[in-house]
Amino acid sequence: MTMDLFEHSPPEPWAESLCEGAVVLRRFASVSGAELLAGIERVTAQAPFRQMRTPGGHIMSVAMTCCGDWGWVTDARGYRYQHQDPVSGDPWPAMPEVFRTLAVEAATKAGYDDFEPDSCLINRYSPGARMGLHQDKNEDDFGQPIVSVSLGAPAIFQFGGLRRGDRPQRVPLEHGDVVVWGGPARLRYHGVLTLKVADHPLTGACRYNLTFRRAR
Ligand SMILES: O=C(O)CCC(=O)C(=O)O
Ligand SMILES: [Fe+2]
Repeated sequence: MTMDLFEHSPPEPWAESLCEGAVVLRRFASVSGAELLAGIERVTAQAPFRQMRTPGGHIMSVAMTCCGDWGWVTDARGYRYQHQDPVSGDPWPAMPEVFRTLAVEAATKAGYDDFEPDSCLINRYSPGARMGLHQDKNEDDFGQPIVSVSLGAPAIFQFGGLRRGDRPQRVPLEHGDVVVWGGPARLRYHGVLTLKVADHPLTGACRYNLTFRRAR
């Protein structure tokens, strides 16, 4: 009986420090994974995934959409946050309550007590998609952390330093893992290596990532 219980209950989350200010909360979102994926379905019914263009003219391999008061967009004019989805002209869908709760709880667990996200970028990686090393720096207040939730297929997250040239750590991320970085780590470079083919019971070959920010 006891063994059976262990095999079927989700693992207790555990924390792994990446550096001062940054931590991986392993499996922190496992329990709410299915609900978060249902939230993604609701958001994308209103604001479908799209592949955006960088100011340099490249089409991003990651498909994106947003919810909350502010959505992150990129096009020929540059990177920015805006109230409206440029595809529909409508405001971005509201942030599902399950998203907000999870993000605030993760931030608190990581030592950031006053996180109030007003933006959630939703990334969808298909096999072959990747995200190059970058800083999240379009936000007004770097005193607020970033909370980044992984769902579905596994990926290798790169967590670098404050300079582009600093060699990044390779951090394997699985369904339910949450990375939080803020304080002295807030402007660290990070990215995601090319997604391998996988077959996750909830998402098939795809990986979803929810990145919560305080934009304004
Ligand atoms: O997919 C990830 O884990 C990271 C996403 C990210 O860095 C971003 O959206 O800015
Ligand atoms: Fe980022």
